[in-house]
Amino acid sequence: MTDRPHTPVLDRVTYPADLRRLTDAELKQCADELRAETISAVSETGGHLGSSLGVVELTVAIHAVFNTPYDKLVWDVGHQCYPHKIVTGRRDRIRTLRQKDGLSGFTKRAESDYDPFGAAHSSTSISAALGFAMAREMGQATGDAIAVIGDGSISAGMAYEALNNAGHIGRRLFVILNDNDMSIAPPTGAMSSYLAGLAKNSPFAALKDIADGVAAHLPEPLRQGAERARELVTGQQKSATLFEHLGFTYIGPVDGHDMGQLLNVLRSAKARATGPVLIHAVTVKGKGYAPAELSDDCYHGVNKFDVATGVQKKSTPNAPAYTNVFGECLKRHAETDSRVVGITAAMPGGTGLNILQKAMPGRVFDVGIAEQHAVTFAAGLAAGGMRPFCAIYSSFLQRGYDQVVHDVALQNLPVRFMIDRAGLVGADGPTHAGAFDIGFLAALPNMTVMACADEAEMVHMMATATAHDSGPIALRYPRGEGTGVPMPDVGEVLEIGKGRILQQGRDVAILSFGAHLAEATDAARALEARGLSVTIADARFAKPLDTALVDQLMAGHSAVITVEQGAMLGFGAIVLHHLAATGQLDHGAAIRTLHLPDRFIDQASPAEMYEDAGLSAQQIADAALSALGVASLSEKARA
Ligand SMILES: Cc1ncc(C[n+]2csc(CCOP(=O)(O)OP(=O)(O)O)c2C)c(N)n1
Ligand SMILES: CC(=O)[C@@H](O)[C@H](O)COP(=O)(O)O
Ligand SMILES: [Mg+2]
Repeated sequence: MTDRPHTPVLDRVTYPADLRRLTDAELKQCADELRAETISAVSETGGHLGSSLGVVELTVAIHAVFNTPYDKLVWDVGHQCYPHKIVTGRRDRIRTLRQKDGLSGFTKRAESDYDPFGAAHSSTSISAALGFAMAREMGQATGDAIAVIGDGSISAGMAYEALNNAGHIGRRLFVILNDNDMSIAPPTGAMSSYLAGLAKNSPFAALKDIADGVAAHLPEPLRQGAERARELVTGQQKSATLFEHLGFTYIGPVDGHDMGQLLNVLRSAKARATGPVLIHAVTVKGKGYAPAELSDDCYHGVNKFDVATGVQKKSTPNAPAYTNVFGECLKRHAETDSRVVGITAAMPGGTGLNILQKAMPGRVFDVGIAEQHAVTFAAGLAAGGMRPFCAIYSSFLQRGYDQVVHDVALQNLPVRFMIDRAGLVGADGPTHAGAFDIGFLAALPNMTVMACADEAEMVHMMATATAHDSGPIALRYPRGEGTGVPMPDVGEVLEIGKGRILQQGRDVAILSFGAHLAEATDAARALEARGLSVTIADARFAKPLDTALVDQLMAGHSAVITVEQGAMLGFGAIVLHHLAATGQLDHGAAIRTLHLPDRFIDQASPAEMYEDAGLSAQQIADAALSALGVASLSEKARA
């Protein structure tokens, strides 16, 4: 527990209506206290601190000016919503953020009326806000719609689809561009440079005086914006911004930490807007907390930390993380093969591609938050003779699925998909769970799907993927550490579609696909303690399936249990299809498929989430006993 900050004004605020009763001076003080409260809370929970600190003034100003929750405030990604949660009735639970049974780390409709639209994947806010605006125009009882989107998130195609549509529709809508010149990593791309240019060409120093007093003097309609007001004063003509060409009124850039300026601009915009308005607020990621402002990642995502020093609490690793093993392997392959390149959609650190990026900057492409483009770009690279490794988290690859189907699989192009965060990820919860990739990839003709059981297997699978030029291949692996097995110096190219038996038994076989092999092995030990003889097998490939291995397990045991870290139409389903097609379901061994249940699982530790999913070692052993017709371990314990 940290010392709680002194927050006399914030203490008077439970809901936004309380903010609307404060004077402007009190709102400013409230923002300062809200920042301190956010730092204090996240120091106890960990989470997305830097982004939240950057929007403290925006949060207070928006809720003070607009009539939320009747007006709909849609945060893009939602990772910056902690101050918003504090002033929307959730301060008493803010120290449960991202924990089991606690507040979600993102906006979530089920949690509050003040979260009108859930998020966690980026670049959806303008589309959703436009939907609310049109619902209002079509007679529904809903007020203004306000989307707050970051400069990183506006790099995604979906944001442009929405701007294009909103500009065409021309109805009243507010988009606030929260431009802190940062994504998770420094932002890349031409749009980022464009926004930086807009900010640079209109420094606040020139704007501030105007904006502070601008509300009363702006010409009607407001379409000229503060930027246009500057032109009136200075006499300098500026060409229209991209946003104006798209049909928006552009206001800005404004200082996103100057409460007076924000209140003036929002009040003016609210009073006068008749069509879509984009307010360009320049902010600082990590604002007001020196350790965050000074760190390279602006404390985008932090562990628990000491408020006085900013030092984060990190546990000592027991084994190398899969992400790092991937990054190191890729670097080694790139050193000997000039065709090897890496592609990331704005996650160089998260995917481990920063390792190759540091060693050979020209061999890694950070394309911005643009998974769809990343996949088709990789397809083009493959068609052009390169060996592209497209490293995308499992849940974010969902956004590029048509590209995987249409651009990669259909053309049988050798793109190597490196699918990090496969399986349950913990604190980020269901939005980030890598649940579906086995099923959605294995459904595709030409696709090979591997999952590594440990970090040594990953080294072999990286060698296999590098050598595999005959079509697309995917390798899935979880968030976090490997198991601590000895690491081979050189990876062996595996035979495609061939699994392995780790231990031969007689009674029951556990056939694992991927990183749940450790739990499968623990389950085997529990079964052995009951006197059973257990086979442990690692499928290595979901597609092509090692059907000979499956047949052998079915023939030699009374029960076969499949285990995977994925949703129900995944590895187990593939095994069942094979068994059904070959008549092996008609008689013989019992079969049970253990997978994630058909529901979304709320955030907790990965172990708790897997327990919730019925995939703990004990639950696997219980399933095996039940398949054998023996009383389960938990039943025994209860008896
Ligand atoms: C589709 C998708 N891809 C990647 C991510 C991972 N991600 C979360 S926040 C973020 C950076 C967002 O940058 P920005 O919008 O500028 O917000 P900031 O953190 O700077 O406030 C990224 C890449 C995501 N949430 N969704
Ligand atoms: C908000 C978001 O999408 C990312 O910041 C994500 O939380 C990163 O997750 P990892 O910590 O697993 O890289
Ligand atoms: Mg940003």
